[in-house]
Amino acid sequence: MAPIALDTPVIDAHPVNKLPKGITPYSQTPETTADVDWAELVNLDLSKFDLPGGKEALAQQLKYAVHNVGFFYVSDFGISQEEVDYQFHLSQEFFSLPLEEKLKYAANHKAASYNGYNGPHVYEADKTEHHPRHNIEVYNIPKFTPDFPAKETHPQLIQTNWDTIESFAKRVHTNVVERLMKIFAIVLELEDEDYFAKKHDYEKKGEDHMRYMLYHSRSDEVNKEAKELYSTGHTDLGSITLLFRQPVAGLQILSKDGKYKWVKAVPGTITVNIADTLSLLSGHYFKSSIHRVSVPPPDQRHFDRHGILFFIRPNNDVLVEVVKNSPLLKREGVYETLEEREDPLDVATWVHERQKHIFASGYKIVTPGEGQDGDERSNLEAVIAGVKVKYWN
Ligand SMILES: O=C(O)CCC(=O)C(=O)O
Ligand SMILES: [Fe+2]
Repeated sequence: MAPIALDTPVIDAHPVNKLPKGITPYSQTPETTADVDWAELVNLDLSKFDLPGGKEALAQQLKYAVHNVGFFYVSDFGISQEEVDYQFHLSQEFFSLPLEEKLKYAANHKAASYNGYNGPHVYEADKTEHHPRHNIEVYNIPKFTPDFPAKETHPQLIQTNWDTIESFAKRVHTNVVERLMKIFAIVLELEDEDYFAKKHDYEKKGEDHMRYMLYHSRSDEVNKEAKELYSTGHTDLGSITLLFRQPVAGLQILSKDGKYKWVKAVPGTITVNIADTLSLLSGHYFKSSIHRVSVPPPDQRHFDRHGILFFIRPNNDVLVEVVKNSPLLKREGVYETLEEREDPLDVATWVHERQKHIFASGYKIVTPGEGQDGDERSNLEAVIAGVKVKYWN
């Protein structure tokens, strides 16, 4: 057993409310006191979902945000803060492993795979330019299904805590992803409330992943050189992204007036954003929001910034095609604006091609271009598998 795992206790599967005593608790950083422009986002209380009329009320509440904003919060999703903090603890432990140990689990970028460890040295080994502004480390864990490499292929720390991570990831799927998928179908007034949920069947093969993510604090000099950004403006490629957050501010959303607003990490919530594939399935009615990560405000920029993220995608065999027979999309005239694709595109191909493009243009994407905040990076526009993709400052 690797030394790091010795002080990381094994905990039971389904550990609701019985996490082990004596673990180093994950300590939250203090909130920023900086006067930043926060975005106002709706919060869906998911405990209302099963009440009579509950999911319909939630759909009503979400209607404006899915079309106009693309970001919202969910709360009361049946996973305790203690469990979330334990995931932050594991993330912290993982990134403190020696670099040689982490590199043993490096993602296979050549196969356009993003599962496993990603960090500056992985890109360097990949012969992509390495630069001190690159301060992000990531460990991506795919779905806990037989389609993906078994527990034994992960570092000892992850193996030791496998059941807990699996239980956490699966409950995020059942309690949050499945409910949101039903709410999206209700928003579109679909006859089949399970239309999107069926396309996100946990047991079927799909490229969803859970991510431990760490942004290392950087020097003022490097921050300046990177135009005060940790990542540039982009949309995510999947269906939705779920972000369990700590209070180190950084995430920003491009609002309609062309200015970025900060997205607060509200205690007890998950921040959710809609991504490209769900937008495509809705004929662009659902907004894939443009967002980026800024260097934190002055009182927080010396902290490392951790996140636990879930990148949700439809199953690999799902076709990237617009949902038919939505009364809402009909009323809104969405069907009239659509251009028919000649060849069908499945999610597996779309995700693979898009991921390949991201690896191939890596440093161009993360390096701010000329122009104002929120300007389109026209030199980075691409058509991937017949779909237009863009990046922003
Ligand atoms: O770290 C964050 O707050 C957002 C990360 C993000 O946008 C991404 O990884 O796609
Ligand atoms: Fe993102």
